[in-house]
Amino acid sequence: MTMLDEIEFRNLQLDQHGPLAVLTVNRPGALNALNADTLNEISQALEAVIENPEVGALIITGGGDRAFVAGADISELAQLGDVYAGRELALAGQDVMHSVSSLPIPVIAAINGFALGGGLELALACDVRVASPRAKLGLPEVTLGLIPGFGGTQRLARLIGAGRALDLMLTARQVPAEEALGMGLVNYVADDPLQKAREVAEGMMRNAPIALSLVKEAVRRGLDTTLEAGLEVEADLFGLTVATKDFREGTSAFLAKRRAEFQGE
Ligand SMILES: C/C=C/C(=O)SCCNC(=O)CCNC(=O)[C@H](O)C(C)(C)COP(=O)(O)OP(=O)(O)OC[C@H]1O[C@@H](n2cnc3c(N)ncnc32)[C@H](O)[C@@H]1OP(=O)(O)O
Repeated sequence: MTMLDEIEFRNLQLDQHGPLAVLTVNRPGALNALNADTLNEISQALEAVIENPEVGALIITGGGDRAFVAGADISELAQLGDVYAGRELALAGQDVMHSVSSLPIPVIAAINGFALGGGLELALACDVRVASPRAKLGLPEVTLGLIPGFGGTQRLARLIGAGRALDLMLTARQVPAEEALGMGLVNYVADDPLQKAREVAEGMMRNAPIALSLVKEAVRRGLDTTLEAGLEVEADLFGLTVATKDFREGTSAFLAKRRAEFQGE
């Protein structure tokens, strides 16, 4: 099995610290903007993470000290020539964000600065967001004559409600971290967002891995359907957890007043 640190990327760094993987989008000269190469590399990195059974959580962050990701690369966007090229670019970006959101392990965004446009869309595809106090978040695409295209119109409205999402998208304003916390756009504000993300990931990884992945699946599938159908999904996935060894271990450990040791089986 390849250690994640051994894979070479041009615009990313992928590190592994035991069960924790950290993906750093690393184009600080362009505030980590997502060009086509970087999107492709993120897909490759996610595949490597999925194929490594030792990895129990992923953190995504930005290189340098100014930005998480300042959006899709505007110099590449400016080259888009026709309707079809625009649609293809949006679909390609959406595909990457979908791969992030459907990873079977917890994914945490450590937002160390600007998270704008495609950068906020990347953070929205993560399960939990930790922001530095100086982070600025927004979807400013309308200032460029565009609309968000990597999932922002859909995921932002689902996360914070259509009214707040429309305010952010129509004004294009950059929301400071504390305000983002108040509207549920981020979960935590911390001076060292990477360190806080590590602590959150480590806490999550103490829980049963299959249950973590099924919680994600239940929420994701439930958001796309009616309450009735979502409850059915929940009952089915709850049923699956009862067939796991981790369920036996978790309940036995509770009753024996000891700490559970989950194997992910
Ligand atoms: C489907 C998805 C669509 C999208 O995501 S559309 C893009 C949405 N994002 C944006 O509109 C944000 C664009 N960036 C900015 O507005 C500004 O940057 C900031 C407010 C984030 C920071 O401003 P300041 O402190 O003055 O820095 P600076 O000189 O503008 O940026 C440093 C270097 O980074 C490059 N850069 C920043 N964002 C992008 C980007 N999104 N695409 C390509 N390059 C970017 C700049 O050009 C510059 O580079 P150089 O030093 O060579 O002049």
